Amino acid sequence: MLFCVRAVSGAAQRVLLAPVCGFQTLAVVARSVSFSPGQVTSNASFHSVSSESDHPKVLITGGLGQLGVGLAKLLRMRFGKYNVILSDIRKPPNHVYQSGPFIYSDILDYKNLREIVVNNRITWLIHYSALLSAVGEANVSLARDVNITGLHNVLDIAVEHGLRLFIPSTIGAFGSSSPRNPTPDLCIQRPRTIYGVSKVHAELMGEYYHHRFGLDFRCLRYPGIISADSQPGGGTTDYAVQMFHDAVKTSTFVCNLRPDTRLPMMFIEDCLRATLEVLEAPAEILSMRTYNISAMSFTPEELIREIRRHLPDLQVTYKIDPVRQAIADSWPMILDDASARSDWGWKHDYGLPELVQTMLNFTGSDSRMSQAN
Ligand SMILES: NC(=O)C1=CN([C@@H]2O[C@H](COP(=O)(O)OP(=O)(O)OC[C@H]3O[C@@H](n4cnc5c(N)ncnc54)[C@H](O)[C@@H]3O)[C@@H](O)[C@H]2O)C=CC1
Ligand SMILES: CC(=O)[C@H](N)C(=O)O
Repeated sequence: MLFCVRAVSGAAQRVLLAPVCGFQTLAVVARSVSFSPGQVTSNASFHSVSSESDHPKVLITGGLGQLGVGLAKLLRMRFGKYNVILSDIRKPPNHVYQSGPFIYSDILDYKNLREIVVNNRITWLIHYSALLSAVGEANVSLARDVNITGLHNVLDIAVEHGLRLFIPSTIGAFGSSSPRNPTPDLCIQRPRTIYGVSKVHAELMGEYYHHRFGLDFRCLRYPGIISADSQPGGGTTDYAVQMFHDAVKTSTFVCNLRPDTRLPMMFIEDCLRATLEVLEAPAEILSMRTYNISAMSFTPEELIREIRRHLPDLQVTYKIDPVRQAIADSWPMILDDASARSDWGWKHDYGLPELVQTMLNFTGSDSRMSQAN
């Protein structure tokens, strides 16, 4: 059984904590029991005595959303199952709980987050917790707390403990006064959503901490991400994911964006690989700390046309959501990612035809399985 020891405040109180559920959950508060530094060291080093010891120890915040579980899977293949800890404030489904270490972490609880970083000797922090564009507009004060106050906690802990910190930004960090076709890495950024404002803040704070305190901050501006086995968390680009599921299940789809709304999009596999690549890139080749990455751009009508090549019966109607439409109209149509391509060799694998084929294979086989059950 694995334990690590936390000194809470002075020697009087010690807490024995199993670091993550994947190792077995056990918390014992031992008041007035003292442990020698040797015990602390041996318990802590016990974690690292394994063939996985040379790898980074990774913590993913907000890991139960659309992207975190897939990223954990990729990083565990690379660094070993026990070197990657997923965390969130939600209860993990069985398959996630059983697939590797998971721990509760609310990024608004600074001390708890710090304790997790210390007890598990985290070296890389991947900060995925956020409220996305549409849910952010529906709850501005919560979005401000999670996306800005939570970010400050993460930045401070990363600096204190010398972590490599990855924070994704988004096409939503641009606004209607940014050039939209294409949108370069460096241009005017005046978004009008709390999501966009908080992501510009994250980009600037991360870069400032890099220059001021030497924080190893890395950031990619993701396009809208399309995934088959995880649901999006309340964004403007979610329509595209939903279209695949509805096309396969009911052959009908109600689209909440206008047919000609062009947005940058990316298949999840490309997004997660890009994340790993920029995390592993030697610092010397990074001429910037925040990069656009791009794969394809399409409109709802172009996506429908491509899906109809496989599912000709798909019927689509439009019920425009004015909030999402206004957001989409202010976002880039095409992201210019030339710097990512030249600095660290970014290259996408999936264009629109490959995306549609792959998504229909996944969602089609899922739906056939659930019908058979
Ligand atoms: N999915 C996409 O299309 C894109 C995502 N991104 C960024 O990638 C990151 C991950 O995105 P998704 O997985 O799609 O987001 P999501 O909305 O699916 O998941 C976010 C997670 O954060 C968690 N969370 C909320 N409050 C929290 C708190 N106080 N403490 C800890 N966790 C908390 C939620 O429980 C949720 O599981 C986000 O930062 C997002 O801005 C950027 C561009 C595109
Ligand atoms: C592009 C994003 O950041 C996200 N999917 C959203 O639509 O809010």
